[in-house]
Amino acid sequence: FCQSLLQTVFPPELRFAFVKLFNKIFHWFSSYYYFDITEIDGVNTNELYNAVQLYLSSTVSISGSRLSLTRALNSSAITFGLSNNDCMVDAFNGVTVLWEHVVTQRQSQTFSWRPLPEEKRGFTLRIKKKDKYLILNSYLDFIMDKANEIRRKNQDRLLYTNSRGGSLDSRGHPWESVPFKHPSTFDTLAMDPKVKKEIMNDLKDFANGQAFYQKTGRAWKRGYLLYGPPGTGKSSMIAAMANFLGYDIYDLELTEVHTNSELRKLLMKTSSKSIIVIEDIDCSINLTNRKKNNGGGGGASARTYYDSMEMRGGGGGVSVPGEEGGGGNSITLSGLLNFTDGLWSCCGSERIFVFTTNHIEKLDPALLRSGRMDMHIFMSHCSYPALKILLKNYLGYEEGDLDEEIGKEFEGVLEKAGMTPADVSEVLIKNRRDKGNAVRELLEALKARAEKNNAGGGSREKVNGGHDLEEEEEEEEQEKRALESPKEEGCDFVEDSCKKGDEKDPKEDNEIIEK
Ligand SMILES: Nc1ncnc2c1ncn2[C@@H]1O[C@H](COP(=O)(O)OP(=O)(O)OP(=O)(O)O)[C@@H](O)[C@H]1O
Ligand SMILES: [Mg+2]
Repeated sequence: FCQSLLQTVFPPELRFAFVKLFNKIFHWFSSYYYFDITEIDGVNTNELYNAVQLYLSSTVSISGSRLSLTRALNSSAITFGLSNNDCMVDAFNGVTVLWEHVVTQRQSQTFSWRPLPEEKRGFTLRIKKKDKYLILNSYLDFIMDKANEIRRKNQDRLLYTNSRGGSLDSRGHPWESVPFKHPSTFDTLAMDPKVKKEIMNDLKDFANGQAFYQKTGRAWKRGYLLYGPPGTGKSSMIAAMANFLGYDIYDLELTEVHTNSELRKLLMKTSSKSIIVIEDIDCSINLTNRKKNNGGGGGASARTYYDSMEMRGGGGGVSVPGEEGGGGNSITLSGLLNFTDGLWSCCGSERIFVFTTNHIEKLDPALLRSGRMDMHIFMSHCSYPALKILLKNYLGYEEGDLDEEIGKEFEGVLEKAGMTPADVSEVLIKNRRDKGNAVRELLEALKARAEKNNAGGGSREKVNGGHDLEEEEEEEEQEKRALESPKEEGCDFVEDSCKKGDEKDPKEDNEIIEK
């Protein structure tokens, strides 16, 4: 109405001046401040607009009767927000504010590099003048935090990879991401329930431990080392951890990282509330050159670790030229340890490092020292408690459903068979339409495997603990080396200090060692 009145009463050249004056007078007498948060700021998307939208969607005191419902791409939840030109009241620290969602038609398409939407959308925040200094900054910070939290809850996890090597995307990010849809959870994970519970509690304590880490002066991070034979659920465990905590996963491909400083950059670009994973750490980089340095002697590894620190020039993180010749991979163990442990590892917070390996005995002791990897978790061959979980998940067997006799048979044969949960689930999937048959077939398969292990005596697989025979290890090692790009002789600091004699006792079941 005001606009049409203005149009009829004033000539166009006076109209603008009058509106300006009117606004000035209005604001002079008004007891409120108004803040406009537009959807698009110039040509950039305004992050605050999206945050406010999400934040308001979580607030229940909606005064308007019409809400707009949205479901973002890859999101698993529906959010609601203010409809066009609707208002709502919110309170923060005892101060009441009013939000209005303002939608107007864009007058004419001005020139821009990318097409702008037809509508101009924005939120207007109204705060009493006397309250402005009380809350404005803290309120906006609160909204940003809350929005991030909601986004994380609504959206499926993200899985990041650095498979592109050192190259950056258009926004300068070294990580590529895809929605992380792995369905593995702690419920579906077959392992000793006691150990499982312990890990879950540990994760929960970690996630809720901000005050504790602050109080004790520790960086808010935790390291887990998962070890065990292939197919025992190490990767599934990582997915379960991410799903349990709602964290994103950064799957770090060490072979794609060329220098320590590149590794540091990758770390700096990870967000908090994330799990940083290095799979098969024993097959990565320098550790594969270990065999060539056999003469070094057992006690040398610690020294060589510090040697490598010196080589780096006191924390510069620059790889030594010519170290690996030909511009190959020149990450050093110290670079990796700095990554998990050093000052840079706390450039974000609430982060979990997970390393996996099939051969813990091949790892450098520097990696295993206390305080580095807080928990060592052994993923074992399928035990009876683990089998019960698989039977429940795949066939719907509840506790007590399984015939007692058959249960005992399973218990007797499982240990000797040394089958992995992956092997067991394979048999169960194949026969999942016929429960009885599935159990029978599994029992037969287990018996056959146990017999084979018995008859073989020195067969390729040892039953307990999953340590393969040396030839197999050697073979595997060769294979892994072949997969790597051909390299010159590498850093000499990583020694085969874990001699065969030092091998850990093979354990029968999942085991946890807290450091
Ligand atoms: N403990 C387990 N509980 C449930 N499923 C399992 C378990 N272990 C293995 N599986 C099944 O076997 C498959 C392979 O497991 P997974 O990839 O987690 O093994 P892994 O230990 O990471 O093996 P690798 O050392 O070869 O990487 C998974 O798809 C999963 O369904
Ligand atoms: Mg794996």
